[in-house]
Amino acid sequence: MAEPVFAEPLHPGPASAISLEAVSKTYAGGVRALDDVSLEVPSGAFVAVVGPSGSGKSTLMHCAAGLDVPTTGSVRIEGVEVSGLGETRRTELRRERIGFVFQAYNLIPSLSVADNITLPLRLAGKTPGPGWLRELVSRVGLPERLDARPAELSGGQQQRVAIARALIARPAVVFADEPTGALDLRTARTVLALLRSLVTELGQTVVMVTHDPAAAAYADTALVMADGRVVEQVGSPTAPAVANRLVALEEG
Ligand SMILES: Nc1ncnc2c1ncn2[C@@H]1O[C@H](COP(=O)(O)OP(=O)(O)OP(=O)(O)O)[C@@H](O)[C@H]1O
Repeated sequence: MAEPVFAEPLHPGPASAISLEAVSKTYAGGVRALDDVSLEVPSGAFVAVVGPSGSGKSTLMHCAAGLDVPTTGSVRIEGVEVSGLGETRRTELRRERIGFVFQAYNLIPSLSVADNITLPLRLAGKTPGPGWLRELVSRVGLPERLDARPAELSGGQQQRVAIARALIARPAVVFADEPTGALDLRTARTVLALLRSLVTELGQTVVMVTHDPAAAAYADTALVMADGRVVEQVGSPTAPAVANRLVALEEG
């Protein structure tokens, strides 16, 4: 079994937010997308997952977030073994404990900003505390736009709504899949700085899949993937350090 990788937390918590032990995933057709991956994401850490196309980043995220189950091995979200859960309970756990941010924002066009942000809670039959909603919209810089529809916002503003929506249920982990992939450079930086501040100031755990070394530099740790394995862990990553690793992998 591969040695587990421990991503360093900025604010060490009492337990791992996410824990993978000897996780492998083989898709129908025989592609081994994850090959014996063991890692811990401590509570309060900001972890970037980088690697060449096809190295297994999305598969790792899907398994770690309970969107999919591994073929073998164990995935725990806050200590709860995901593989042992039925589909319904796994969906509930995901809804309650995981937030998602996607490249395409995935907001509902017919709903206001406020209703988009609170949707995950309402789906779970809960209402947000008014203080928390206020704090979130102020943190993402949109307190004046609560009644707007997504189409009335810029791409960066829509992504900030999506980040507020990901946080509304106070999840154990926010998974961000190429969150700046559709944004220009300057807007991307504001979104990454926002994610960074949520980790630093709120202790939010964030796992971000990215192909962009400059984005990975906002994280505490970059996990470098190749051929379904985590082949390296870069602490306090810089863009050149991550870019060099990726170039070396593509050449090697
Ligand atoms: N649903 C699927 N069925 C079969 N093979 C799959 C499936 N999803 C992914 N794969 C394969 O698994 C491997 C890992 O894919 P994955 O999408 O996890 O990589 P990635 O690093 O996220 O790639 P990219 O950066 O291009 O998004 C690839 O060989 C891919 O073709």
